[in-house]
Amino acid sequence: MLLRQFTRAPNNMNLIRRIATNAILKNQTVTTNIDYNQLVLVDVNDKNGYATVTLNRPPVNSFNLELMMALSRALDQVERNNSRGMILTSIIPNIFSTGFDIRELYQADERRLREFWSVLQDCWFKLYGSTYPTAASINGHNPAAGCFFALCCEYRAMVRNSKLGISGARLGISIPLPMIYTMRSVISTRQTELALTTGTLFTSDDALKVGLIDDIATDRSDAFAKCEAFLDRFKDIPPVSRGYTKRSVRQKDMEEIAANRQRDTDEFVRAVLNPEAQSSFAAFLGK
Ligand SMILES: CCCCCC/C=C\CC(=O)SCCNC(=O)CCNC(=O)[C@H](O)C(C)(C)COP(=O)(O)OP(=O)(O)OC[C@H]1O[C@@H](n2cnc3c(N)ncnc32)[C@H](O)[C@@H]1OP(=O)(O)O
Repeated sequence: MLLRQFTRAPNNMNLIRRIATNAILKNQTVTTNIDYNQLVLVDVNDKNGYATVTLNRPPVNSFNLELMMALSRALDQVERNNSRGMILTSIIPNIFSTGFDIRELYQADERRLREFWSVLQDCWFKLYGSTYPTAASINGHNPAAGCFFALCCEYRAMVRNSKLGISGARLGISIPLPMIYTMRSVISTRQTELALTTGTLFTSDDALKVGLIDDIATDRSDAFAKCEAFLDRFKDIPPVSRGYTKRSVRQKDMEEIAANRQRDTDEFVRAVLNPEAQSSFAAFLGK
């Protein structure tokens, strides 16, 4: 299972590369844009080879099954394209993501819920386990699941006056293992436990202090520029050995989840259908 996540498509001269190559031949610089139902946009900067993956589900980029699937497909696209790096961001001014769409969780259909979590696991394997360098340009508030995806990246720049954290505890939600492992890969076990059991939403200053983010940006373009500067640090590093090392650092977490996917899904379904969590969802939705 794990191996399949890391296997590249045999013929990866896909559309983006063909367009980019044609443009290089014509001595042009282009940014190609492939959209998947418009929910996630993938742009490739032909100059530096970095892909930008942009969440595009206004008003707040809440993750429903469709957005999760679009993200999964976008990550496939980045992998097939052999991108030199990837920046994850959002199209919405001042909001990176609100996290899960509560409407996806409230009185949820169990089959759809299982699929939702399975696609989230896929996204995690693809992003956390990616060999190319990754950065999150956090252009605004980022509570909950959006924070999780940003933490899967190797670097985070966040605009000032935003909040970030995994706040599930506030909704009576126990936090699943992929989220725990991911946060623990960024900050200490002690700080992870404290952050997750209190559902802390960190200000940009506090997030920087604890190490959840790497830089504070003045605005979205500054955050993006900081991400590009981070990716530039690998310009002269041979990508194969770099990717192998990154994967080795993260391998244990991924093996653990790969071996327990079913149990992880069962736990998620149990957590969502728990009456305490359902009451929080109902209250959130004003039911
Ligand atoms: C069950 C097991 C799971 C374990 C994993 C635990 C970890 C993560 C789970 C989650 O991701 S749960 C989601 C938790 N998210 C939040 O609690 C964030 C709540 N939202 C906000 O704080 C704010 O909306 C915002 C993101 C700071 C944006 O604020 P702003 O003032 O700009 O916009 P709003 O007016 O609040 O929202 C606009 C519009 O969107 C609706 N909405 C916001 N968030 C959600 C959501 N998560 N799901 C569904 N809908 C959402 C909000 O109600 C507004 O709707 P209208 O009133 O305009 O109809």
